[in-house]
This record gives sequence, structure tokens and C-alpha cells, in this order.
Amino acid sequence: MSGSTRLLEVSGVSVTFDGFRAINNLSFAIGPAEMRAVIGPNGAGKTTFMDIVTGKTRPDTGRVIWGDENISLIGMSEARIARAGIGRKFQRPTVFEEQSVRDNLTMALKADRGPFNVLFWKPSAEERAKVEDIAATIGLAGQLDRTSGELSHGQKQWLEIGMLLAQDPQLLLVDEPAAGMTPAEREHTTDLLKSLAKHHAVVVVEHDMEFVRRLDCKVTVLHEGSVLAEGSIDHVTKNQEVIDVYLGR
Ligand SMILES: Nc1ncnc2c1ncn2[C@@H]1O[C@H](COP(=O)(O)OP(=O)(O)OP(=O)(O)O)[C@@H](O)[C@H]1O
Repeated sequence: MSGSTRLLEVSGVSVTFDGFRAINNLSFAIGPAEMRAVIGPNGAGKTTFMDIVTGKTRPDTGRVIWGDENISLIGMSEARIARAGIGRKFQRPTVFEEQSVRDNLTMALKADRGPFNVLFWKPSAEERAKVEDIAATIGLAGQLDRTSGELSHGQKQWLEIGMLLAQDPQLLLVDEPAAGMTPAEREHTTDLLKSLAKHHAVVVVEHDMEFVRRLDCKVTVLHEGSVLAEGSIDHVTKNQEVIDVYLGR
């Protein structure tokens, strides 16, 4: 991809844990408004890939280049990478259950607040409007004053996506968003991710192939720490190697 169409580029990345090569010469690129599904068998390196992008794991070799200014993310702290515009949603929701939906979203807003300021901070009119906008985007506009612990599993997942959006990320890394959801919740999640991908890069790691199909996006198949296949869902699901190592099992 050329500089203007690429938001994140991982190239030639390898990482070894105690002699085991979890990521092996991996290359991956995504544009600024693109959805990508990442699939592959257990142990393929999907989580390690996300750990490398978010700065949790430092690769032994290779490059991880971010944004228009081609910044190297390698060696940057997790906090700096998050501030640079990369948000990650883990599988288990980590919302503050005792707090309202509004408070969870408000606390997540990107702001330069020291520990002292947090105590006395009151959101501005603009920040309050932003919280309402995000709530509308994630489908929780009518739930803003509910205690988050009362939300359904799916609603908590959407709230967590909203908390990521409050940080103004350019890239969202989303781990198994559909796990444990009802069919209606899955459908809403598909629509939400698709609408986010109009203005963000969205990487979805998912095992549920029906869900991946509905995302209707390019699919990257990882196996033994490398890209085994890449392309449309129909392209990758017809690939004999993909069938052998993943789909056929
Ligand atoms: N910190 C670590 N120390 C040692 N080995 C690790 C570490 N992290 C990951 N691994 C190994 O690296 C390989 C890749 O793991 P990873 O979790 O990235 O796979 P995955 O594709 O996310 O799998 P799953 O679908 O099961 O979540 C696995 O064999 C795993 O055991």
C-alpha cells in the first residue's frame, strides 16, 4: 500500500517466546477506513499480533509503522500507542458496573487530566454532547442513565466499544466481539462495526465464520505466526491450506 492509503503497516515481524516462534515474518497492512477480519486456528498468533501492535509485546525483528508520518511503534509504551490512536477491545467487558452508561462514557473521554483534575472535573457542554453522540452510535442512547451492571452482555460490549470511541482512535482492534451474544445482538454488532469502518480502521479477530461472512470484508488468515491466505471470505474459504489447517478441523 502507498503512504496515503495505509494507516498501519507491519512488515517482516517475528517474535520468539522461549525458543518458540509465535510470529514468523508477519506482514500486514490496513488502510484508514477499512474493516479486516483476522482468523486462524488456536495458537496462530492473533493475540500476539495485537499485543505487538499495542506495544504489549516487543518483536525481535521487523517494523511496525503507523500513520501519515510513518512513526515506528516499536519501543513505544502501550499508553503512548493508545494516545497515538490505537484502541483495543478485549473479549471480556471491563466497564465500571456500578457507574451509569453516561459516566462510563464520560470517564473514557480523551482529555489531558492529571489525578488532581479528575476529582474536580466536570464535562463541558461539548463533552456531554460527544457522550450523547457516542451513545447514539452504539445504540445505547436510551440507556445513558442506567447502571452499567444492569446491561445485557451485548450492551456491555457496545458500551466498551463506545468507551474506545471516546478516545478518538483511528484504529480499533476488537477481539471476538460476537462471543456469547444473542442473534439480535450479533446483528447489531455487525452493523455497528460496519458503520465504524466507514471512518476508522477496524481489525476484528473472530472464530465465528458466519459472523465473519456478515462483516463482508477482506479476511486475513494467520497460521503459525504468518499470513496463510488473504482476500474475500469466498477466496479464503476455498483455499485448500486454509481448509486443512483451520476450517476443516
Ligand atoms: N507470553 C508468552 N510466552 C510463551 N508463549 C506464548 C506467549 N504468548 C503467546 N505464546 C504462544 O504463542 C502462540 C501464539 O499464541 P496467540 O495467543 O497469539 O494465538 P491466537 O491465535 O490468539 O490463539 P487463540 O485463537 O487460541 O486465542 C501460542 O502457541 C502461545 O502458546
